[in-house]
Amino acid sequence: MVASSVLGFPRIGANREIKKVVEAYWAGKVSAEEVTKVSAEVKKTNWTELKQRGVDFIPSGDFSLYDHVLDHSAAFNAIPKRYQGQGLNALDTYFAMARGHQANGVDVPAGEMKKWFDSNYHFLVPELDVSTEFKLNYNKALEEYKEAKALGVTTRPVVLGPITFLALAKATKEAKEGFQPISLLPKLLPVYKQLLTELKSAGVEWVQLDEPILITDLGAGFESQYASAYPELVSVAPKILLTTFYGRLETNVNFLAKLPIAGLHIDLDRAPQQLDAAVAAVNSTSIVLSLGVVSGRSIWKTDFAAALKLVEKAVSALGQDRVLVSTASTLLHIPVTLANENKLTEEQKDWFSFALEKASEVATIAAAASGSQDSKVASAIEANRASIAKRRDFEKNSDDSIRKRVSSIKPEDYERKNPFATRREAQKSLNLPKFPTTTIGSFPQTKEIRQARAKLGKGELSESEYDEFIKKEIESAVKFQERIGLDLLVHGEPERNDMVQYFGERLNGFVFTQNAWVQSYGSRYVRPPIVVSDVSRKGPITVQWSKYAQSLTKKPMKGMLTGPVTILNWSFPRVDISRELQAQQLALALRDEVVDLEAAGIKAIQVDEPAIREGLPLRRADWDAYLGWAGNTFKLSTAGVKDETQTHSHFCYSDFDDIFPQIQRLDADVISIEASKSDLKLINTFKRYGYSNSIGPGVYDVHSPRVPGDAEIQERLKAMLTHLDSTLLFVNPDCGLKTRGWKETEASLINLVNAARWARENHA
Ligand code: MET
Ligand SMILES: [Zn+2]
Repeated sequence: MVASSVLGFPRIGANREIKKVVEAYWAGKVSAEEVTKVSAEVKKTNWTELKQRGVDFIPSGDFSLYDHVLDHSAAFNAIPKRYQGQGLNALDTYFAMARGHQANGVDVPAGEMKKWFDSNYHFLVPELDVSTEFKLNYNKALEEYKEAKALGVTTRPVVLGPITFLALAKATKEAKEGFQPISLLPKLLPVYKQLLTELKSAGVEWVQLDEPILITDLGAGFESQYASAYPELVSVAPKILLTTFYGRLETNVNFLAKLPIAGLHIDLDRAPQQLDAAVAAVNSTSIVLSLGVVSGRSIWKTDFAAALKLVEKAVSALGQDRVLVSTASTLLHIPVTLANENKLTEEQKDWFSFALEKASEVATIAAAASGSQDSKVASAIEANRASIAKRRDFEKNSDDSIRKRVSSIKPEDYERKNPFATRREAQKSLNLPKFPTTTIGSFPQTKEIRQARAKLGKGELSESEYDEFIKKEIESAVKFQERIGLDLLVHGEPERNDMVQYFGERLNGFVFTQNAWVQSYGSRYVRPPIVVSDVSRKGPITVQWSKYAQSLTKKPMKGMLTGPVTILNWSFPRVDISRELQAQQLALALRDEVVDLEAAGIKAIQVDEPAIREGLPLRRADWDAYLGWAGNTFKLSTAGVKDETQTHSHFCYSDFDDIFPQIQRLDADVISIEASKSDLKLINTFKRYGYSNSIGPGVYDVHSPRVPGDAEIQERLKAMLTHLDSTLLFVNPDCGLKTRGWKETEASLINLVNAARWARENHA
C-alpha cells in the first residue's frame, strides 16, 4: 500500500486561536494555563482532522506558540546569556527571545528574525558560541506525541534536523572571530540522541528530521557532517524519515541515499525533475521514498493526474511499500481550510485547496496509487479532473491589452532619464536638511483604526464616514511628525489593512479570502491575496490620500506604494503563467500610479520591496534569472518620473549582503534598509560594495516595543558614518511602525530626531 503523509500543519488555529491567546497573555489578560489549554485544543483539532481525512503519517511536535526554530533553541538550551538570570520563567524567557522584554527593570532586545528559506515565514536565528551548553530542557516531540496518542492519534514527530539547525544559526557577539556554529555538531549530537532515544522508548515508529538546508548550495564539508551525524542518530532513533523541501537536492541525493536512514523525502512540487535521480539513488537500498507531490506553498488544487504519473513511476521501480504520497513541505505556508470562505464564488473555490483540503488530496492520491477500488476515491479523481479542466478553460481569458503592453516594453522604460548625480541636484528643491529624518510609512494601526475598518466592512460606517475618519488619522499623523520635527513626512497608511492586500483589492486580477490567514512571524498573520487572472489598475489607488496629506503641510510628503515583486511574493501567484509576467503586469499598474502621484504634486515616492530578497531562488544558479526580471520590474515601476521626483525604496527582514549590488542596480534615489536587528552587519556590506545613492540604514528595531535611547541611536549613526558618505545618509527606523503602539513610537522617534540633530552638529 502507498501511504499518505503530511509534513507539517498550520498551528495558528482555523480561527486564529493562537494569535488571540498569545496576545492576551502578553497583555497580562490570560494565564499561562489558558495558553496551554487553547494550544491543546488547536493541536487536537489538527490531529483529529488529519486522521479523519485518512492521512497515514500525521505530524506532531510542529506546533509552536511563536516559531518552531525558537522552540528548538529553547528546548535545546541554546538561550543567549542576555535572557538568563533575568528572573523570567521559561515561557517569558521564550517570549523575551522572540520579541524582547522591557518591564520591571528587565530590558533585553529580541533575537534576530530571518526569512525561512524563500518564504514569508520568519524564524528566530539561533545564537551560538563555544560556551553554549546544549541540554534537553524539555522533549517537545515526545510530549506532543504522547498528547496525540492520548487522543487516539498516532503521529510521526517532527524534529528540526541538527545540521539545518546549526546551518541556520549565527555566532553570538561574544564568539571568537571565525567561529562556525556547525563546529558544535559533536556537542549537539548527544542531545539529539537523548531526544530520539526517548522517542524510541515511548514506542514512536517513525520520526521526521527536517533538513531543508540540503536543497541549498552547501559549503564544502557538509556531506561529511551528514555522513558522521546520521549513523550515530540512526543507532538510537525510531525509523528516520529525512525530509528535504522547497527545492532540488541535485547531487546531494547520492550521499543521502548512502546514509542508514529509513526514508527520504523529496519535493516534487518545486522540483519534479528530481524524481528519476532520487529513484535511481535509492533503488538498491531499502530507503522509503516520500514524494512531495502536493504543494505546501501553493493554494491551487493539485492536478491528480500529473501527481499520479510521478507516483506510479516511483511505485513501478520501488514497489508500493517503499513510496509515500506526501505534501511537498509543511503546510505552514498555506491557510487552514477553504471551508471558512463564504465570499469566494463556487467557481473560484473549485480552483483552490488549502491545508485541510491538501490533506485529503494526499490521502486520495495515495489511495489511487494503491489501486483502491473505493468508489469515493474514483469520484474524487473524476471531480479533480473536471476542476482542473474548468480552470484551464478560465485561463484562456487573458487580457489582450495588458499582454500587448507587456510585450511592447522598451529597454528605456526601465531607466530614469538622468543619472543620480543630476537627479540629486534637481531634488534639492525638496529642501531636506543634512541627515534627513523620515519613517518607513506606516504609523500604529490602533484599535480605533481597526474598529473603523471593521465597521466599514459590516456597513456600520458609510464610505464617506470612513474616509472622514481616515482623514483625521492622517491629519494627526502629519501634526505629530511636524511637532517632533521629522523632515520627510508620510501619511501613515491608516487606510491600509495590509500593504499587499490594499493594493490587490484595487487591482484587477486578484481575489480575496475572509479567513485564509498564514503565519508571517509570531502572532503576526497575513492573508495573502490570490492572483487569478491578468493584473491591471482599476484607477488611482493612493493618490487622494497622499494629496490630502501633502495639503496639510509645507514639508514634503512621501507617497507610499508596495512594489511589484513584493506584491507578487506576498500573494499566492498563478501557476499557469510565469512569475515574471505577473510582476511585469503589476509593474505597469504601479508605474501609472507613480506617474499620477507625481502629477498630483508628490515629490518623493517610495516603492517598497521588502520581499525582493525572499524571492531569491535557493540555488545560486537560478539567481541571475530572478534578479534580472525582479530588478527590471521594480525599475519599470519607478522610472517614469522627472529628475526632481525623489524615488525611495525600502528593504527589510533579510540579509541583503549577497544581493547588495542588485539593490544598487535598482537606482532608487534613496533606500531605507533594515539594519539594527542584524547587528549592523550591513556596514560590512557597504565596506565591500559601496553604495552611490542615498541610504538610510535603520537605526532601531521596530519589531519590539523597546524604546532605543539617544546614545544607542548615535552609536549606530557613528558606525554607519565610518563607511557611508555623510551627505548621503538618511535617518529612519528599520521598518514601518504599524505593529507598534503610539507611546513607544513617539518616544523612539523623538530620540531619532535628537540623534539626527546630534549628527548635524558633530558631522558638519
Ligand atoms: C514590511 S515593509 C513595510 C513598509 C510599509 N511602507 C510600512 O511602513 O509599513
Ligand atoms: Zn519593512
